[in-house]
Amino acid sequence: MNALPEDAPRVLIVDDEPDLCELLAITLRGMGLQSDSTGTLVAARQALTDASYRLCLCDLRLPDGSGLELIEHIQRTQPHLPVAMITAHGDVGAAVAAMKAGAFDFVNKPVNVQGLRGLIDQALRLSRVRAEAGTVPSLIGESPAMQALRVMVAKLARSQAPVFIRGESGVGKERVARLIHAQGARASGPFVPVNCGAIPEHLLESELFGHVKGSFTGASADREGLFQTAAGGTLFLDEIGAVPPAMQVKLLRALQERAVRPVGARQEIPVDARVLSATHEDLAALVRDGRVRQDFYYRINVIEVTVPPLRDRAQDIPALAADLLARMAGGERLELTPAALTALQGYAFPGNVRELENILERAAALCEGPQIDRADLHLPAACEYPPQGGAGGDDLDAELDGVERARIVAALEATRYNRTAAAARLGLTLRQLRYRMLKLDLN
Ligand SMILES: Nc1ncnc2c1ncn2[C@@H]1O[C@H](COP(=O)(O)OP(=O)(O)OP(=O)(O)O)[C@@H](O)[C@H]1O
Repeated sequence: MNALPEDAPRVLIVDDEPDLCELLAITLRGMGLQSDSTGTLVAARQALTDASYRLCLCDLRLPDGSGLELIEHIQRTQPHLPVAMITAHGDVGAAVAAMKAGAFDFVNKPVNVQGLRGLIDQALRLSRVRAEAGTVPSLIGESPAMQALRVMVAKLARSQAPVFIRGESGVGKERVARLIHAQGARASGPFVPVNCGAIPEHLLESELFGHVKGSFTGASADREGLFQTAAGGTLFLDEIGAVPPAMQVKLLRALQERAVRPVGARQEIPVDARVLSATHEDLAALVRDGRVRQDFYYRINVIEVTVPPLRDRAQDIPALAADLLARMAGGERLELTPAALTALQGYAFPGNVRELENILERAAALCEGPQIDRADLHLPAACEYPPQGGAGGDDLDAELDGVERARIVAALEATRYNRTAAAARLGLTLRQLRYRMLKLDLN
């Protein structure tokens, strides 16, 4: 066998079964990668300080402890090093625990060489993709919640774990999913969004897994499913709560085995797609109601991300509006008057960013000239908290009172009038909130 170049990427194998280590080393070598094998946690920690690795493959059970400890150690000391956990076949709990601890992915034992190759490819691609990031659509907004979300997205992009994205309608869940895809190792593969609620129940299985010719009336040719379309990329299952329980069992199996069986086919075919899911519904409540199976919930919800409603981050509205207007104006300059902006910041946005987009689109079509004024917005009165006592923009005090009032009312509504919680949201003490409410005559 030819010697590998000295700068060939190096992989650390941590497993106490010599046969498995050898199989892994041979597979890696076949891919042009060097490897070192260690059998204990202590030896693995030492190896990590002695050499520089691009990937670590680690068994869950080691003679001197759990592989989860090594994942945590790597998270602390080398957060960019991907770790894949080797777990016993069918041990869902171990795979989930590993990914929650920060593992990039997991490998089922006995190790399937083809699957292992796919995983190694993904891990090595990660560092390359990160260098090319920048052209990716971003998440606009500088509120603390958006800043935290961006950090979370970057972290999740480094992993292959299933992520569940929750948030009201139109908050940007799909945009978050696209970003996780675009910043990760699968960026050059497809991103396939599927609205599970829009596909009739009896067609869902064939849409997702494909079918073979003649498997049901109308199946006139073999057809691949969306899992296969998403191969090498990401499958985004939106409105996951709409998947019927019988189908949840099949999806669960597909996630665990990384294989699907097309309708009417005898055999499963391996698929390599990362699955992200979302819903605007309360998934935990759906589990309580029996609409979502506990085991399915547990598997897709390995990591949960929440996108907060727009009314809780009114400070993002100016930047979002500017970005949306720039996108829709097509070169023309369009801007909001201060009064229009104040009105938007006081509006409750039940339809979130999508509603902001619609409001601005309509206003852009209706306004005359380059400025959108408050009247052009046609905000539904029920959700608006207009500035009191001033003709928007002329009187600074009145305008500022209007902004303050709108923020306080929105925080109170969002917390069901719990003043302590509303004060916390606004970064005020309860006393400060009471004082301001009194001043604004909000009791
Ligand atoms: N932070 C953001 N920055 C820029 N644009 C955003 C942001 N959040 C959402 N958008 C835009 O708002 C619109 C709605 O977002 P998206 O479709 O991601 O929402 P969603 O939560 O998936 O909606 P639904 O619940 O209806 O599926 C899209 O056009 C998206 O690009």
